[in-house]
Amino acid sequence: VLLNCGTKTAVSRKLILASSVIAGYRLRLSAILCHLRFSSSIAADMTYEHERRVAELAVQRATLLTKKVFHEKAKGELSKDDKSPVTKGDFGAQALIIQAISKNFPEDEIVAEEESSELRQDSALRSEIWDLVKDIKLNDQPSDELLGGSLENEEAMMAVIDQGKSLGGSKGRIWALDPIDGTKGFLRGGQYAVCLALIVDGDVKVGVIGCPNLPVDDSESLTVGIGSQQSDEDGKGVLFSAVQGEGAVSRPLTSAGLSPSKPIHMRPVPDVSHAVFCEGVEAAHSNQGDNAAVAQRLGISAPSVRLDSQAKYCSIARGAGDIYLRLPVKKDYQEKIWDHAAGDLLVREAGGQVTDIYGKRLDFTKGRTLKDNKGVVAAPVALQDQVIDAVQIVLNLK
Ligand SMILES: Nc1ncnc2c1ncn2[C@@H]1O[C@H](COP(=O)(O)O)[C@@H](O)[C@H]1OP(=O)(O)O
Ligand SMILES: [Mg+2]
Repeated sequence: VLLNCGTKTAVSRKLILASSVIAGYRLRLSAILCHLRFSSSIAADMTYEHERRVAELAVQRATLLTKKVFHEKAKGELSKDDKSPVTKGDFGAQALIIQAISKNFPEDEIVAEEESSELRQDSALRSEIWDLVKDIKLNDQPSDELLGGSLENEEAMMAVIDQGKSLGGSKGRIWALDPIDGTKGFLRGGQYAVCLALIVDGDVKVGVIGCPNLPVDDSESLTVGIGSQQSDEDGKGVLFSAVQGEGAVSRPLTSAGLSPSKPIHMRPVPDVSHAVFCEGVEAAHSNQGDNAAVAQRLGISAPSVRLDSQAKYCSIARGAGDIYLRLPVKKDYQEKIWDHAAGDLLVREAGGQVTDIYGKRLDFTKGRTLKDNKGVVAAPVALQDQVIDAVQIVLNLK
C-alpha cells in the first residue's frame, strides 16, 4: 500500500483504508472463530451419542435373549440346579452385544467375561445357543439395522465371542461387557443385569445397564430383595444409561426401539442415619457382617436391601436406596472391570461418588481387573467422606 502512495494525506488515507480492511478481516475472523467454537461445543455435547445408542439397543436386544432363556427355565424345561441357563444366557448375550459393537466400532477393543473354548468342545450346547442367537431381533427395523444384522453361523458366533479377550489397559477405546452379571440372581429369579461400558484412556465415558427384573416404578424397588421372585412380569425391566458429563437416565426395557427416557438422580439424604444401604445377596461376594457394622456406626437402623448384580448401582442412582457397600471378603480378590465400569459412571452421573474402601476412585486402567482397588463404597457425594470414615474404622484401617 505504502509503495504506491504519493502525498502525506494520501498515505494516511490509505493507512486508514488498510486498517479498516484489516479490521474487517479481524471481524470476519472472530466470527469464524466464534462459529467454530460454537460448533465444537455442539460437537462436544453430541460426543458418545452414537456409542450410547448402540450400547443401549445392544443391551436391550440381549435382554430379549436372557429373558427367553429365563422363561424356558421357569417353565421347568430345565432341571432346577442345571447351570446351563446361565451358560446359554451368558454366551448368547455376549455374542449379540459384541456383534453390534464390532459392526459399529470395528477398531475398538472389548474386555468381556466369557470366551468360547467351552463351546468349541460341546457341539450340543453350541447349537442350542446358536438357535437362540440367530432368532433374536428387536421388533423395530431401524434399531435392528443399526446393530448390524445377524451373525452368519456358529463359527462366526464363536469368533465374535472371542473378540472379548482384550487385556484392557490405560490407552484407547475399550468396552467392558458382563453379559449376565448376577448369575446367582438370574438362577433364583432375582436381580441380574446386562452391563456394558465404554472406557476411553481409562475413563468411563458411557455406561449402560439392562435390569430385566427391576420394577419400572422406582418406589417399588426398595421392596425387591432376596428371593422375591419379582421377575418377568408386566411393569418389570429397566434400561439405565449415562454419558460422562451428561447425567444418567432410565427408561422401560422394550422388545423394540428405545422408549422415552427420564433423568435419574440420587436422592438427597440430609441425615446419614436415614440412609438405606444396598448390598449383595451372596455372602461370599461382600462381607455382610462388616457392611452391617458400618451401617450401625452411621446410625442406620433400617435393614439392608439385598440385590444381586449391578442392579445395586442402578437402584441407588435412581434414589431407591442411598449407599452401596461391597466390603471385601477375601483379601486377594480382584474385582473385574466389567462388574463395575457401567455402574460407576451411572452413580457418579446421578450425583454420587464411587470409591474403594480407601476412598480411592475405581481405577479402570489396570487391565481386566481393578487390581489397585479393594472393595466398593458408593454414596451421595455429600455423604461419601462420612461413609468412608466409618468403613475405615470398622476395617481397622485408621
Ligand atoms: N470373592 C468375591 N468378591 C467379590 N466379588 C466376587 C467374588 N467372587 C465372585 N464375585 C463376583 O461378584 C459378581 C456378582 O456380584 P453380586 O454378588 O453383587 O451380585 C460376579 O460377577 C462375581 O464374579 P464371577 O462371575 O466371576 O463369579
Ligand atoms: Mg458379573
